[in-house]
Parts: sequence; C-alpha cells; structure tokens
Amino acid sequence: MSALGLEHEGKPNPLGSEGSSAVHVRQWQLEPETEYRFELDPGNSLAIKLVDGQAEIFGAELAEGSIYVFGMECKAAVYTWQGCTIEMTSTEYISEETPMNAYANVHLALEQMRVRALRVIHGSPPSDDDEADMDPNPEPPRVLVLGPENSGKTTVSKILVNYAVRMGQDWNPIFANVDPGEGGWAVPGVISAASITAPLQTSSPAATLGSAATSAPVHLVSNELLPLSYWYGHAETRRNPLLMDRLIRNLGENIAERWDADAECRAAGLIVDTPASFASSSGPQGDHRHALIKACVDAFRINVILVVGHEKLNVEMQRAYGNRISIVKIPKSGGVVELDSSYRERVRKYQLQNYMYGKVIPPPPGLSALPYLQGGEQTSDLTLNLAPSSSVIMFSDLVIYRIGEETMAPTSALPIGAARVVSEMQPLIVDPAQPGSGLYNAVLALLSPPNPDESERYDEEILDLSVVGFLVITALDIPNKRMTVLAPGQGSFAGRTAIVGSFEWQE
Ligand SMILES: Nc1ncnc2c1ncn2[C@@H]1O[C@H](COP(=O)(O)OP(=O)(O)OP(=O)(O)O)[C@@H](O)[C@H]1O
Repeated sequence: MSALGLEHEGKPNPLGSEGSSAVHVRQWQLEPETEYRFELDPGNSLAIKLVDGQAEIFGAELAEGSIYVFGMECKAAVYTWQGCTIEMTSTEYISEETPMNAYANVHLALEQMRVRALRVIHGSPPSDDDEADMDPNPEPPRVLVLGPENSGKTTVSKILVNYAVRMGQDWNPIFANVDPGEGGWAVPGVISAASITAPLQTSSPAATLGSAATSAPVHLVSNELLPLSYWYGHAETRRNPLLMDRLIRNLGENIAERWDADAECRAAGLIVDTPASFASSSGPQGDHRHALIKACVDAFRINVILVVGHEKLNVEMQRAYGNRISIVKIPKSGGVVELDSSYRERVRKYQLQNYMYGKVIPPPPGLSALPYLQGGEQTSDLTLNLAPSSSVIMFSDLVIYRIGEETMAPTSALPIGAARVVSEMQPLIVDPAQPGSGLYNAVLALLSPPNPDESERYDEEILDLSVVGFLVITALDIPNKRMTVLAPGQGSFAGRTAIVGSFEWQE
C-alpha cells in the first residue's frame, strides 16, 4: 500500500514510482524553501498527501497524513519552509525560486505592528529594546495590496492573513476583497469583508477564499466566517466607479464599527485585496482608479500599501501617499499563472454553481473509497451541502432594482425634446413584465431589510444595504405575472428587495 493509502489488486504500489493503471502515485522530497506548483486542466483533479515534514498552501498548513483534493482548474503551490515529503497523483514542477522570504519579512513587520498595538490596548509597558515601541499610539497594520493583473495579489493577501491567524495569538484580522470580478466567499459581483480566525484554504477557484457560513452547512470548520457583502453587480470596476466608491466606503464604515466594539480585532489589522484595474494606468481605467485607491485608503484607514512587482505603480504610490503611508514593493512569484478572460468566465460559473449547490470535487481515479479533504473540510460533510430550492413567486413578491444608467429608456421612448438624465447611482425599479427586462437567467442580490424607522429612510438607501443572499431567475411567466427563482435554502421572498447587475447564470 502506498503512503496515499492506495492499494492495487492486492499488490503494493511502490513509493516513488507509478502505480497501477488506475492511479499514478508519486512521492516527492521537497527541499527547504521550495514549492511544488500545479495547474489543473478542466475536469482533472489532484490528490496530495503530506507524508512527513511541514508544508503549506498559500499560508494554510497541511495536516500530516490527510489527503487533500484539488479541482476545477485549481492552480496553486505546496510550499515548505523546513522540507517535506509529499505524495501525489500526478506531478507538475518544483521551484526553488520563490518570493516567500520577502513575504515572510512583510509578515514579521506586520506582526510587530499588531503586537505593539495590542500592548497599548492592554496597557502593557513597551519593551526596552524596541525603539518603535516608544510610539505612544502604535497603529495595527491596515494593508492595501495593489498590483497588475496576474501578479498574485490574492495569493499574497491570503498568505499574510493565514500567517497572522497561525501565530497562536488568537488574531482575527479582517480580510476585505474589493475585487468584484472575483467571487471571494460568495458570488462574483460583490465586495466583502470577514474577520478570519482559521487559515483560508485553497482547493478550487470556485472558493478562492475558502467556504463561508452563508453558503455552507453549519458544521464546517471555516464556518465562523460571516462575510459582510455589498452588491456591485459587475465584474469591471470602470462600469460604475461611483457605485464602487460608495460601496467601499460602506464596507469601511462597517469595519470601523466592528473595530470600535472589538479592540482586539482592531489590533489584528486588515488586509485588502484589490482588482487589477487599480494598478493599470493605461486606457479608460486611469481616470477612476486613483479615486478608488483613495476610497480604500480613506475607508480602511490604510497605513501600509504593498505593491506586487510593479515599479511604476510603486513610484506613483510613493508620490501620492509616501509621506503618510509605508509603501513596500514586493516581488511577484514566478508561480503565478496568467489567467485569461475565458478562464475567468469559467471560474465565475464555478463560483455560482458552488454557491447554489456546493461542489464536491471527484477525487482522482482510485481514491474514491478513501476519506479526503477538500478546502480543509471532510468531503462527507460537503456532500450535505446546499440543496437549492426552486420556487415560483409572484412578480409583486419581490421588488427588483437596477442601479444607474443602463436602465434608461431609449431616447426614442421619451417625449420629443426631453432629455433623460439618470445618475449612475439612481436605483430604478425593473418591471419583470416588460419584455427585455434582462431578468431571465440574471443573478440578483437579495438585500437586508431597510431601516424599520420610516423617518430614517432616504432615496438611495438600497445602495447602502448589505447582501443576505443571491438568487437566479430561471423562468418568467409574463401572462400570469410569475417567475421561478433558484436560491440556496428555503425562504420567503415576499416584501423583499433585490438588485440585478450584469451577471447571468445557467446550469
Ligand atoms: N506560487 C504559485 N504557484 C502556483 N500557482 C500560483 C502561485 N501563486 C499564485 N498562483 C495561482 O495563480 C493564479 C493567479 O494568482 P492570484 O489570483 O493571486 O493573482 P491576482 O493578481 O490576485 O489576480 P487578478 O489578476 O485576478 O487580480 C491563481 O490561480 C493562483 O492560485
């Protein structure tokens, strides 16, 4: 039997050599400070087991002896500080050149900031040997991670947050994802934040940041994650920068409230992962990206900007913020994979599929009988995942809005001479009975209830309401004024409000 636990026709499967025709098992020794990189093709899965030593995936440690399964075109790396032996069902390549030392140094600097901030909160005396400790108001790290497309921003953010939670200090840093093109914990189109208490696992791009409570059964390890999300509704930040700006500020206000109530969470700091559009100065992005970077700097009270492998952006940030914020340039990993737009499209589909149904990755052939972990969870738990319910509701049950100009009636529909100006921020009601409403197969975000106190209501209130879930309209019956909606779990939609964006999903 191999260390992966595989047996073939009663014959031993020698370690380090190919197994039977059913499964290829290889064992690899990883030298200290090297990483094993893999990229999966569609439909393929990979199993990895840590035989001995220490290993981690983007900062989340592997438990010795457990089998981890990866799929859905996952691209990742198993890194080892001390060296290890791993066993896997296929091989890619091992790299000795990684930027992990640079990332670890950043982590140590952030950790010192946390420790100093906590010391003040606890009223402990500063340590004599630490000059920076003399600062009477040390601030915890609030980090904005910037970089161009495929520079590894999400990966660096994950590594830093995972290292923080692994320090044994009970840190619960906040991870904020302001890239609406990436699903984060839910579906693409949101920006969100969560306080992290256990390492974020990597197993498939359908759940880049691990599972969240909103889309998972109650007993999952990572279930404490209760992300706060706002619905932007599009993948591209340039589509409605004003709305992005407002949502970023909403997220920031919520986090500040949390920090006011929880000083230890405040001391653990924050890491903000950003979209690549914040870094690209060419094209139509240029105009709004500075405004959005500034929105993040203000909203999250950023005091460290990490620029991943981009000299020009580094200089730009030094000029704009160097007098009050530490700007640190860090190298890009050679392992980061260039993701093209069709891959990103597929990943968005996986994410929606994952949100609705959960997804158990089929293990490589020959492994199906063994218990294995997917994203740190037992797959036997994951199979209990969501059973979405399809329900038929009246048009009048759900009030649906779309934000901004794209809902403008064509000019030909307006009285002669009339010019309609609709602000980018204006919520406009969408009538499902109108042909061309754009609701068929559309993804909608269901909003939290508005303020119960009518006197506190205001016109654009729905822009400031957080998201409680998502649904997809799968059929519209205009003559009978009914529609079919698919959503995870049961629940009534009567009297609820939802916003539609530009995402569609079809099974
Ligand atoms: N060292 C590595 N080895 C193998 N794959 C890696 C490595 N680092 C990152 N990746 C993979 O490369 C891909 C791109 O990385 P990541 O998402 O971190 O980049 P990004 O800059 O955040 O992307 P975006 O352009 O979407 O903003 C991901 O699939 C990630 O898992």
